[in-house]
Amino acid sequence: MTTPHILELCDLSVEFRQGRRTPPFRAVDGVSLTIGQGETVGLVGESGSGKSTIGRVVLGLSPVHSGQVLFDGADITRAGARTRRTLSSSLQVVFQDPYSSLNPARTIGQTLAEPLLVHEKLDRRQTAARIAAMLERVGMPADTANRYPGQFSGGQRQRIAIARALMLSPRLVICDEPVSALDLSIQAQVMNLLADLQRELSLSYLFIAHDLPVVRHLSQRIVVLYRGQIMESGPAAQVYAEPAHPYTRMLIAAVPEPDPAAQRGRRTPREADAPKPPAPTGCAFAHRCAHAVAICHAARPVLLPRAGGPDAGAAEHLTACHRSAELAA
Ligand SMILES: Nc1ncnc2c1ncn2[C@@H]1O[C@H](COP(=O)(O)OP(=O)(O)OP(=O)(O)O)[C@@H](O)[C@H]1O
Repeated sequence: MTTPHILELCDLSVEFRQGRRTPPFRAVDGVSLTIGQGETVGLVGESGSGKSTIGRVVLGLSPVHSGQVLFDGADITRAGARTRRTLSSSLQVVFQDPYSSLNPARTIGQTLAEPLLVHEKLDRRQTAARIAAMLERVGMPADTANRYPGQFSGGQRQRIAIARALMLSPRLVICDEPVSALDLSIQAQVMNLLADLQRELSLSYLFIAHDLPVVRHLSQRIVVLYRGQIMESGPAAQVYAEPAHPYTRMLIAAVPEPDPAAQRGRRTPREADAPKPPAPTGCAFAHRCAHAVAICHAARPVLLPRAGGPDAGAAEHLTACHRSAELAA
């Protein structure tokens, strides 16, 4: 069965135990999102907002408390090891740290051959040809296969990690902060590579990042997460140009400036500096929000089409803010 969505998360919640006497910690709280074929969805939020946990749930690395995960229409919420093995050819990941994600004791050729050995019956010549073609595709020289990870820079290792993720022609790649550990100039090259590969191979990406501008150009849609809840979601250009939620505005304002003096002036409080968590009944962001009024502390806002602004009522631009109409005015 084919569906328009390669991935669908329905009211997903993830909880972690904190000991016998303390109630479990809800890291992901009622998240619903979809990714279409060939689409990139950018998932942004500060450290601890639950982005990686969502990625880990999709990969089967974190257990689900409630809700559903559908991959190409099939329920994989509690898929067993066998289904996961089969899924691994269509669902892959690129992690943040290209230093720890490649085995230093294996040549790049051995690392890239691994998924082929598990999933495809190829002879040595065919395997070598597939590896050479993939290395070329990610912009690495042909002799890369005979060398070890330690012989490459961070950016080159991330290209190799991308090659490994693509060896089996996946349909969805979870990109978990794939450029955050790289220098700014290298970040742009790796982002361009990911964009080129997406076009060539009709890949879908769930692109996880702290900074909204990092995901803005690559993503068709952006989902903004705070304390495990979606604060805003919508077309990337609209969310960036007309952010509806005070938290999204704060994220955009917090983007580092190249000029250190200007940056000092712009820096917003970090989550760690924020007052204690809000009452569970209210908006998760109310305790940090300059616009919060009584209702924000009393009732959790529902994710709805934004009520004001140039794209008011647009079904695809949603925000969970009691004051969205007033703030847009
Ligand atoms: N295995 C675990 N056990 C307990 N708590 C966890 C576990 N994994 C994640 N958490 C907690 O869940 C919350 C969300 O973590 P997560 O790593 O998903 O956030 P994130 O938005 O990806 O942050 P970062 O950008 O720093 O990776 C954090 O408070 C984290 O401490």
